[in-house]
Formats: sequence, C-alpha cells, structure tokens
Amino acid sequence: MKQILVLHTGGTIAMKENPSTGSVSPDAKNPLTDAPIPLPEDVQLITENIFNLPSPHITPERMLKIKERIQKAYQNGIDSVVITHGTDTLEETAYFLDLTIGNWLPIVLTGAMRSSNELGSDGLYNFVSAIRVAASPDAKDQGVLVVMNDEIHAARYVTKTHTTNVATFRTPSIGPIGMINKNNIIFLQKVLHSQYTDISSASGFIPILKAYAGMRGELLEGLAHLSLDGLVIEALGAGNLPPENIAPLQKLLDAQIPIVLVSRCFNGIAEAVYDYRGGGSELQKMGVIFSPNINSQKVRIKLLIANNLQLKKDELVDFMQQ
Ligand SMILES: NC(=O)C[C@H](N)C(=O)O
Repeated sequence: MKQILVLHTGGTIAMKENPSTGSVSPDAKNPLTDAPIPLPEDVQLITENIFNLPSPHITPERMLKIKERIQKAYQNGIDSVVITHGTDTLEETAYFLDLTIGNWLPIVLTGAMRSSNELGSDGLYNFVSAIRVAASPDAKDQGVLVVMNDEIHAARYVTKTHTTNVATFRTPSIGPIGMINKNNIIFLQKVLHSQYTDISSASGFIPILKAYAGMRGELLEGLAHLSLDGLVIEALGAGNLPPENIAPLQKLLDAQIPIVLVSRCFNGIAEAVYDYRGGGSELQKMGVIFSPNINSQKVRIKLLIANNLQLKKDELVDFMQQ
C-alpha cells in the first residue's frame, strides 16, 4: 500500500459560498474530509488539517511548519505528500518546500478557484488529480509539483496568472511539465533540481519593489530607514531602472543589504544588457544580483531562505543565481 500524507491548509478548496450574498469564506469543516474520493486501489490517505487559512494568511513561518511536518512524516515511512492550499500564495509555499526538503519523494500541491458548493467547483477534482499524481512512480524526483486543471507544473516556475479562471496556473516559457488524463499521468519534461538547503527559521524583512515609468528615488530612500534584510526589485524590461534610483540604491548596497533584481516581464530573464544610466550593466557593476528565471515572489522566498542560512557574500550570489 502507498501511504500518502494529506495536509489541508485551507484556501478556496476548503471554503463555501454564501448563496444569498455570493461571498466566499472558510468552512469550519473541510468539505474534502467527507467527500467521496475515488482512490487508486493501492493508496491509503493519512489526513491532517494542519491549518484552515486563506492563503494570504500563510507566512514563511507557517511554510516552515509544513516543511517540518513533512520531514517528520518521512521518518514514519510515508510515500508521498498532497497539500491543499489557497491559490493566492500557493506558488510561494510550493517553492519554499522545493528548496528546503531534500527528498525527492512526490510532494504535490493543489487548490481550487471555485469553493466547494459553487457551480463547477474544481476542488474535489483537483484533489483527486493531485492524489493520482502523488501515487504515480513518475512523480518521483521531479521536485515539488503543482497540480491544477489537468496539468502538472514545477514549483520552481509555476505562477498564478488569472484572478478567477480555473486554468490560472501557468508556467511561462516552457508550459506544464505533465498532464493528467482519464487513465494516465504523463510527464512531458524533466525538471532541473533546485539546490537543497535546510533551515530551522524563516525570518527576515525582505520587501518587493516594482519599478515603473517615472519612478523616482523616494521609495528606495524611504526603505533605507527600515531595517531590511534584503530587497527584491522587479525591474523594467531586460533589467533596468529609471536613473533617479541609482543614488539611493547605492546607499542600500553600501549598508550591505542584498538587492536581487528580476524583470517585471512575464517571460524572459533579467540580464545586464544595457549600458546607460540605470541600465542593467551599471546595476550589475554596483553589486545588484541578477536572478535568472524565477519571479519576484519566489526570489523573495529564496532570499529569505538565504537570510536564514547566514551565507557569506559570494555564497549568497552563487545561491541566488542558481
Ligand atoms: N482560490 C483561492 O484559493 C484564493 C483564496 N483567496 C486563497 O488563496 O486562499
């Protein structure tokens, strides 16, 4: 028998709609607990309601709690893990686990865009799909996975792209790494391993700042008065900033605050291409770290993990660029 640990954390998948107002809120009793679940024959579920929270209430400390619960379960010989989670921050928890669990047994996150009593509710279907993927031998050694709407995505790249559509989770550039059919689970691509790093705390003040046309230096100047542990900037295009930001940025760098830059573009990566005031070349020479191929919210998770590893400067650059 395959033993799958199911951790329910909350989110729309555990919510109900009030039919008279149309508003959606957490249900005291998880609707998945009593739902008829067609399980593969060789699968046994061990279910736990670790939280019942909307995912905007999920913090890095709570992600750490999920990680520790999974690692404890590994000692008891479970075969895989399914986590139900709100979709708003699902990609951040998925990536946190991808970086901090050094074990390649399947871990699959899923959620829902429509709550349990809404017409066309996708929760139960996604949950069953996640169990099927977690039970598949091909899901081993693929890193943490996100299963929604008949697709399998890698935690490292997947992102929520739509506020309400059930096909909200997408992987820019490469697409899903697998698909779920009526009778088969098919993996189409093999995922690069994320570097494993163990942490026992997840603290740090690391905001994300999005650049825009006409952005002046006041925001960065203001940030210099807060005790930052790091800063993630979503820069313009290939990795550039309006020139007024250079001087305050230098002040933050002089104060030894790690600054990691990604592009605000949905596709592609930030690189030091442009050599003009505020261009990527100047930013790189100043010591801004360019992060390839993950979005700002995931870079933030990675920088937070780095913050709790107490890395030296060179190690931090290496870690953030992997
Ligand atoms: N679809 C969802 O789960 C959205 C919800 N606000 C959450 O993340 O908890």
